[in-house]
Amino acid sequence: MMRKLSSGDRLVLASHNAGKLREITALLEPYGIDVTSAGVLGLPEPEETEDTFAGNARLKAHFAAKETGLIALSDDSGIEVDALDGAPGVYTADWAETENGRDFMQAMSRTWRELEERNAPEPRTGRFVCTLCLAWPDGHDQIYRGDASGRLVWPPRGDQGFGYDPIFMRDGQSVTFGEMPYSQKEPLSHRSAAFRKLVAEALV
Ligand SMILES: O=P(O)(O)OP(=O)(O)OP(=O)(O)OC[C@H]1O[C@@H](n2cnc3c(O)ncnc32)[C@H](O)[C@@H]1O
Ligand SMILES: [Mg+2]
Repeated sequence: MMRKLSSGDRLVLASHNAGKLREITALLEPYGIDVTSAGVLGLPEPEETEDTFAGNARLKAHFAAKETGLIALSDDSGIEVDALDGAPGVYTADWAETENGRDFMQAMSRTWRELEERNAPEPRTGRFVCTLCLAWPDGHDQIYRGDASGRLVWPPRGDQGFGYDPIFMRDGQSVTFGEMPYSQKEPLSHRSAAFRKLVAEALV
């Protein structure tokens, strides 16, 4: 049985990523949901121990729903590069980890270096993937997945967006997600593709 969110429901966003929070808040804006976040409520970040996007999305959403007693929405996402056999995939954030916190310039450089080492032919195709999990405090959940296919480019371009946006060019586009204002990225993104499915099933 699928459950629906209704206007006035209180929802906790189970993410500590400022870029995602900005994008998901904007997507939810028209629906009259009362949105708060894991950071605002002081929730710790659960360890992402699963090896699938859906597994980690479930883990993050259920953790926040149980801790708060609210409906929770999580986002587990990443970039899959074809010539790297889908890497970094679920490990996209891990590739950015350094002793001093996350460094996405380092993660993007590693990705490009590995493509060079393999002499991967152009275009260097791949996709952003987003899995949203909506979880209720009683343990029920619903999963929505979206993707956005494109190619990786070098050097990084643009200072908008977050994460890998400066090296990702969506199919049919001639600028990276990093060069687009959010209003231009939104209709093209993996996150909004997943969100459209959530809206169709759980919001209207
Ligand atoms: O787990 P939470 O707290 O939500 O935040 P996170 O940053 O750790 O998120 P993930 O575990 O899902 O890791 C996915 C990484 O993939 C990257 N990513 C996901 N969506 C992206 C987007 O729209 N643009 C650029 N990079 C993105 C981003 O850098 C994330 O850190
Ligand atoms: Mg994470």
